[in-house]
Amino acid sequence: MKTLLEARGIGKRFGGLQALADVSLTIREGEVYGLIGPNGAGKTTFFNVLTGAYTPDGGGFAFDGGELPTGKPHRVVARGIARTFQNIRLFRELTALENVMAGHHIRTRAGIWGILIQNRHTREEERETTERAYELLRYVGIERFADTVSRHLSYGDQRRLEIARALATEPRLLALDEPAAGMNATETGRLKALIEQIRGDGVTVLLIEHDVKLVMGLCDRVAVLDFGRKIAEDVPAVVQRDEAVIKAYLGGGKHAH
Ligand SMILES: Nc1ncnc2c1ncn2[C@@H]1O[C@H](COP(=O)(O)OP(=O)(O)OP(=O)(O)O)[C@@H](O)[C@H]1O
Repeated sequence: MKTLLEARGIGKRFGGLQALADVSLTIREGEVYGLIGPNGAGKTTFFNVLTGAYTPDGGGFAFDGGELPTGKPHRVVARGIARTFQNIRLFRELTALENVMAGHHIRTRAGIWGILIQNRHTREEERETTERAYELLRYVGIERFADTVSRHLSYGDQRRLEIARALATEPRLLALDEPAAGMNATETGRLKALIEQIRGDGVTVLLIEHDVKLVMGLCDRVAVLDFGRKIAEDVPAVVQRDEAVIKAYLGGGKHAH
């Protein structure tokens, strides 16, 4: 399988704390790749460095055969990497449809400013954006809430909406930061089906998740971080039996929850 993302020697330090130390990993096109580890292991920091929210102190990323810019979130999205956040970050006062449309605007020629200018071309584009947004809401199963203000959606539906908004940027790689957090078993089961559908449609998925059952049932391969270092990377069945991994989960990390 073709390599889609390669992280080479990623380092990130916050003052005296080495949040990531020389992390290298390879994600193949079309797989669901899990990133797990105890609390404080560096998973979200890895997402933040990958998606340009933070600049790494060392190392770099190759994506789809080219170097990925660091510290530039918009360029990373434009290259085909979209993410969701551990703490949901929707436009709370906008409707579900408007949230998805906001995600799509990076792919339209006019962009967000085109809406203000509104010539014939931008109106046509706007119509297509609206149609596409409905399609994505249908895709994640919340079309009936298109006109609902997003803060009124249930927790599980807000997470699905975040995924729809991320998909609106037409990513090659979708990075999900704890998408099942706070979900009940039914919602988690539906989320698993949705992620499988996304992979089936050709989008590679990078997943941070604490729900071990979900990770083991869904991921093709898993990397484990502990105190900022990668201590294992393999198929779930092997990682689960890895001694260093078991030790990290039993004794290491911050274990805040
Ligand atoms: N902006 C920041 N400034 C200072 N320290 C930070 C910052 N972001 C993260 N850290 C620290 O870096 C370490 C790694 O944090 P990170 O959030 O990446 O871990 P995580 O594996 O995602 O944990 P969790 O599972 O709890 O979300 C932690 O010790 C955290 O306190």
